[in-house]
Amino acid sequence: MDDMSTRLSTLRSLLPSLQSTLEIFNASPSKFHIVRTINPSPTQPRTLYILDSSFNPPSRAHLSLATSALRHQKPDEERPTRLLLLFSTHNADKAPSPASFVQRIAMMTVFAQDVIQTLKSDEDISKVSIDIGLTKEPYYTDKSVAIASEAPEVYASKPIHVHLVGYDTLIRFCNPKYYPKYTPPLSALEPFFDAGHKLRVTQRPFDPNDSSSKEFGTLEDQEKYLQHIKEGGLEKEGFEASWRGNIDMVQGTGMGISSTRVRKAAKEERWDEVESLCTEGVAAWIKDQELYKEDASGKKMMG
Ligand SMILES: Nc1ncnc2c1ncn2[C@@H]1O[C@H](COP(=O)(O)OP(=O)(O)OP(=O)(O)O)[C@@H](O)[C@H]1O
Ligand SMILES: NC(=O)c1ccc[n+]([C@@H]2O[C@H](COP(=O)(O)O)[C@@H](O)[C@H]2O)c1
Repeated sequence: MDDMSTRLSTLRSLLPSLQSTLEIFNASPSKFHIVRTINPSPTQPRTLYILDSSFNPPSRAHLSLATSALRHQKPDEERPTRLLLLFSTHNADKAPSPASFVQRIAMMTVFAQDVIQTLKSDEDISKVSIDIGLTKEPYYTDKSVAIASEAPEVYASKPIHVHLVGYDTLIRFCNPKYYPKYTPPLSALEPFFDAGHKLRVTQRPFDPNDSSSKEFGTLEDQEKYLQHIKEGGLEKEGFEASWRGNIDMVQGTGMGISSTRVRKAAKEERWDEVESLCTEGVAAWIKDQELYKEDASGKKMMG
């Protein structure tokens, strides 16, 4: 059996245990749980990079969010570092589609292996541990609280959290509509920023061939929006000047890459395109499991 066949069959055999882990987590009061770790190491991190893994499926753009943070960390983000792929069973905007949850965790597992494979040429960084975690919290602020306050403690070193997000997610993070219980609404972000946690925002380039990318505006618009926030544009809503340094914006490489495009290509069995948009293992897993055969929206993805 070749290496990819072995990876796929190992993952297939893991599905029942992933399913029962999910069920136990859902039935428990716990808000954060690590399912498994790729490249495990007992070293406690000082910086924890967190990639929200609601992705359906993970793409090469998500790969770039993770590898760019690990390779080009900001000077205030100290080593050792660790990566957490975090799947939330509750989304801020979308109704849950439970049948697909186990497949989402499976894709995180195969994606984590692909991340390590991609980092192989950087001897130090490729040893990074990648945790695959679950949370019930839809909001970034609450995800960080859940990670820091889970008992028994998961990261005893109390690392700084750096959430790796795309530009569209920065807008939603700063949208007062998500924080109606707070006055002013963005005071909800205070515990997050006061703990020193950060956002690393990757720009989403506009691709004329991909109409879904239009909504993000030009790269200049994206820089201007961040500048606007940093210059007090959301002060009335409660965004404080002292949080300015906790948001970094970096250039993206994922021109025209989106999970929507992957699902559509998979449904239409355009496997070359799936392979160009996804990492090797993820593309093979989508094909192996016929994940988007029924419905490119991902809603009826097989469990
Ligand atoms: N091409 C990209 N460039 C920069 N960031 C991206 C890109 N694709 C996804 N992201 C970011 O990755 C995170 C999770 O992505 P998400 O699952 O929403 O991906 P998506 O491709 O936009 O999904 P969908 O097409 O299903 O709406 C978000 O913060 C998103 O902004
Ligand atoms: N204000 C917030 O913290 C906020 C707002 C919108 C979405 N989210 C989260 O962002 C992640 C990605 O969301 P989408 O899958 O809708 O792109 C999800 O975990 C979602 O719950 C967080």
